[in-house]
Formats: sequence, C-alpha cells, structure tokens
Amino acid sequence: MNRIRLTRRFTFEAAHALTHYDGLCRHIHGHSYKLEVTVIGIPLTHSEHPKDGMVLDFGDLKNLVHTHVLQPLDHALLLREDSSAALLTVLQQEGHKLLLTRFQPTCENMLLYIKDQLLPHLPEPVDLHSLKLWETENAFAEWYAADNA
Ligand SMILES: Nc1nc2c(c(=O)[nH]1)N=C([C@H](O)[C@H](O)COP(=O)(O)OP(=O)(O)OP(=O)(O)O)CN2
Ligand SMILES: [Zn+2]
Repeated sequence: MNRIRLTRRFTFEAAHALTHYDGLCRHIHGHSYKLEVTVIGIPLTHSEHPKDGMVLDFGDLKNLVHTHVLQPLDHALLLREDSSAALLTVLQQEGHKLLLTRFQPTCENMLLYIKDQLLPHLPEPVDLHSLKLWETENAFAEWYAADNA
C-alpha cells in the first residue's frame, strides 16, 4: 500500500451566535476561520493520464471545497433555526446571507457540517482523512475518519 495524505488550507469569514451560551459568544460575532482538508489515497499510476502521480489534483480539491463549503459559509451569518423569529425576519428582509442551522454553530458542529458537505463529492477512490477548523488563532477542532470508523 502506498497511501498518501494530501492537505489543502482555506480561509473564510463567518459570523455566528451561540444561542443560550453562558458567555460572550451568545452575541453575534465573527471569526476568520481557517480550514485544513486532508484526503488520502493512492497516487494514480497511468503514464499518459493527465493526473498521473496524483491522489487528487490540488486544484480539484480547491474547487470542491469552494463549491460545497466556502460558497455556503463565507461571509454568512450562522444562526440556529430556533433563534428569535423577529431577528431572523429582519435579517432575511434585509437580504443578509443567513445560514440557518439545526445545530448550535460551534466549531465542532461546523466541522460535522463541512464533513457532510464534502463527503458525497469526493471522487472514488479518494477518502476524507481529516478536517481541522480554527475558530481563533488559539482554538481549533478536528475530525478524523479513523476516530469514527
Ligand atoms: N468547545 C467550544 N467552545 C467554544 C466555542 C466552540 O465553538 N466550541 N466557541 C466559542 C466562541 O464562539 C468563541 O468563538 C471562542 O471563544 P474563546 O476561545 O473563549 O474566544 P476568545 O476571543 O475569548 O479567546 P482568547 O484567546 O481568550 O482571546 C466559545 N467556546
Ligand atoms: Zn465564535
């Protein structure tokens, strides 16, 4: 076996509020998130194929993440769907980019959302190895396929 891990880094801006949280993060505030996506697979051995020697073209990985993760999240405001109806109405009327979630938009749950967005779109036989999401310079969460096998 010659499985190789490939990682690409991304950044996006998003705002959120943690409903019922017992600290300052219950207020709407924003982060410059950093995301690392790691896939794993065997490099292609097909001397005339344009992707020879690659597990997955870094460019294809970038496009996948842009389409399925960054487009919905970048410059969005993530709020739980049971947030104040009056607030949600005003935000929607004013045309803000709102992502209403069934989950509390913590770093942990955003990772699970990102994993669910990405998994169906990875080409066979590439697997998702891990995801790492930094909410601040000092705080991050990780998802590993091996932890969930
Ligand atoms: N387990 C989690 N705890 C917290 C989350 C989270 O997503 N998962 N999120 C928050 C807040 O949203 C906030 O983004 C981060 O809080 P904190 O690290 O306390 O941020 P500070 O700006 O206060 O960090 P400093 O490094 O102390 O400036 C809270 N907890
Ligand atoms: Zn926060």
